[in-house]
Amino acid sequence: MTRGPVDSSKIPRFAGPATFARLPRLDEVERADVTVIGVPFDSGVSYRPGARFGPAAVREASRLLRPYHPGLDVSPFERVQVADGGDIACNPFHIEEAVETIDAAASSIDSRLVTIGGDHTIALPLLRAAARKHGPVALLHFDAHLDTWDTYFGAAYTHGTPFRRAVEEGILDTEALSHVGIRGPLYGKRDLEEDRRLGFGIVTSADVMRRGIDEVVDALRQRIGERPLYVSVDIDVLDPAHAPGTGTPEAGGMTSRELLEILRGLAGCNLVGADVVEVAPAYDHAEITSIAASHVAYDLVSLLALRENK
Ligand SMILES: N=C(N)NCCCC(=O)O
Ligand SMILES: [Zn+2]
Ligand SMILES: [Zn+2]
Repeated sequence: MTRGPVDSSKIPRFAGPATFARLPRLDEVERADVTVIGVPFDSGVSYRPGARFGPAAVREASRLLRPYHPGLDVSPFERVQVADGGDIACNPFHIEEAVETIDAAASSIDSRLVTIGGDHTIALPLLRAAARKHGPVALLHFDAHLDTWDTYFGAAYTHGTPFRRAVEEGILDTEALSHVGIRGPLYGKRDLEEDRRLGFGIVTSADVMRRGIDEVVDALRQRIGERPLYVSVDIDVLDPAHAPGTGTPEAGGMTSRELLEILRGLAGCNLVGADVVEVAPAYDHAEITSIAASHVAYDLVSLLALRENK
């Protein structure tokens, strides 16, 4: 028996504290198969700050989620125990220390993790923790940005650099690295050359439109195979029309429908962990961005639940 969310037909969904999807807290269950955890950290941003308030906004927006996922034909919270692990409290004045704290906290939780950010810096320690458990992981990275730049103002750990650091640290399986949704101006052509040299393949935002969901999913799945897979979703992969509440918005992005359909196409992959990052509620309107992020997190939880042998 799992302990599921608060029943919204008995207690109004707008009442009570906002855990993710109104699920029990991790300390209210004996153990969890999947833990949703927040990382309110945004000291690695290059433009608009505010993603430190992302976890709280996504939890608020998740009150309307319901327990059955028709697209994947799964009731994730019945199939496995899902719980909300609260927030990882990390030092906002010291990025390196925060990275260590996130790594240690993620490593200490004995379940699969779906992490709500926070800026994209946090993907590095989360990947370290995933690789410690599973070995070098395949990476599927949804983002407008490459995030394989080297340094900003001499700083190595920022939201524009996590995936270069991860390749350097040997925690990624360089045979299976993909960016999806890339678009917008770069510093130079070299950005793309260096990204390719690190091992990444790119499906641009325009490719998604031109090639269509099914062809993109087929290509991604071929690259991933049965490898342990980590999925990192920067909410700015969505067009600013679908996700205005983010720190470095770029025109010409994917729709939330396209993103959710590609995620559903991953059913059966060996997903070991995932994050949704870069939700900055101060720039949001009518919870557009945090609602999209809560649905993305729900799909990631559902994919993890499907994969558990139950
Ligand atoms: N990871 C995000 N969202 N953005 C990276 C942008 C880095 C830059 O300002 O060049
Ligand atoms: Zn981005
Ligand atoms: Zn990013």
